[in-house]
Amino acid sequence: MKIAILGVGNLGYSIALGILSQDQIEYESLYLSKRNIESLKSWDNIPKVRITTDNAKAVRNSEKIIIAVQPSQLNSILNEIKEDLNPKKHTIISVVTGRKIEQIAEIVGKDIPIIRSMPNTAISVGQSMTCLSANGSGKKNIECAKTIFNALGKTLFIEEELMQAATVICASGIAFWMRLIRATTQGAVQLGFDADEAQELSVQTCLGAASLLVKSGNHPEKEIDKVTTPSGCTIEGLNEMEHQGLSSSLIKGLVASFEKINQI
Ligand SMILES: NC(=O)C1=CN([C@@H]2O[C@H](COP(=O)(O)OP(=O)(O)OC[C@H]3O[C@@H](n4cnc5c(N)ncnc54)[C@H](OP(=O)(O)O)[C@@H]3O)[C@@H](O)[C@H]2O)C=CC1
Ligand SMILES: O=C(O)[C@@H]1CCC=N1
Repeated sequence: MKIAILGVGNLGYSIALGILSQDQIEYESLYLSKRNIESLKSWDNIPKVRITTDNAKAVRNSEKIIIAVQPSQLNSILNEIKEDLNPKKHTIISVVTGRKIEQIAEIVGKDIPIIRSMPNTAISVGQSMTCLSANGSGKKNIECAKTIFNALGKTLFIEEELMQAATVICASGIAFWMRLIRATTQGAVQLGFDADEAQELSVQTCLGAASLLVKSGNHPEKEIDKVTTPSGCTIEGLNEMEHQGLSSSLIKGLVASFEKINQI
């Protein structure tokens, strides 16, 4: 596979890190493109990696074109590369929030295979949850996207209408879970642990909770039932959190985030 990432910012960089640190994606070359390449200088000596400011050159030398720029930057980059795109050679994989496949096709043409994807920054450590959708010709090429993203976490193919919701749950979700981990860490410090210990306790417990669900397939409430001793401290804490609106505030936050995407 010849891969290009156009727009190596927070997410593009995470995708590149993920690709470079695994051995399941057999890439012949990895072009990394941004306007200011100073931050990528240290990657210049990595075998098969090419750093450039020339998006068209990256496209000409690649097959799978991952576009990871801000939504407001998308149209100009598509206009810059459209003459170099060939439907028999290229597949566009956009990670751009809130931009539909048909909006991309309007600029590059309907024949170009287009896959819209929504990974998260945990892709850098091979633990992304990535949702995928595609146009007609994109669906024929979907295996290439699955090869990339399955090597870097899990994938789910979804209807494009659900992509905004997937963005909130999976991509923004990393920030939401970080804040929950930070809050439990702060609680642990208040209860007597030093900051490093507090974070270790919080992170490992979070990982343990997620692993229980992954391994068992159980509903969270079933695992909660195993922890909440009658009249015990867990149910006391849990009920106080709910009295203070824990679930309600999380759901309201997700809905606010979802409503914002429609304005981007
Ligand atoms: N961050 C996240 O967790 C997630 C982000 N997304 C989506 O991914 C996209 C990127 O987000 P994020 O990485 O956070 O944004 P960043 O602003 O960090 O990255 C965008 C990058 O694009 C580069 N860029 C801008 N214009 C061009 C151009 N014409 N040619 C080449 N490179 C260009 C910029 O670098 P320079 O200025 O040097 O060119 C910048 O590094 C967005 O659409 C976002 O909504 C989706 C899921 C998760
Ligand atoms: O906050 C944002 O708009 C982008 C999309 C999901 C993660 N970051």
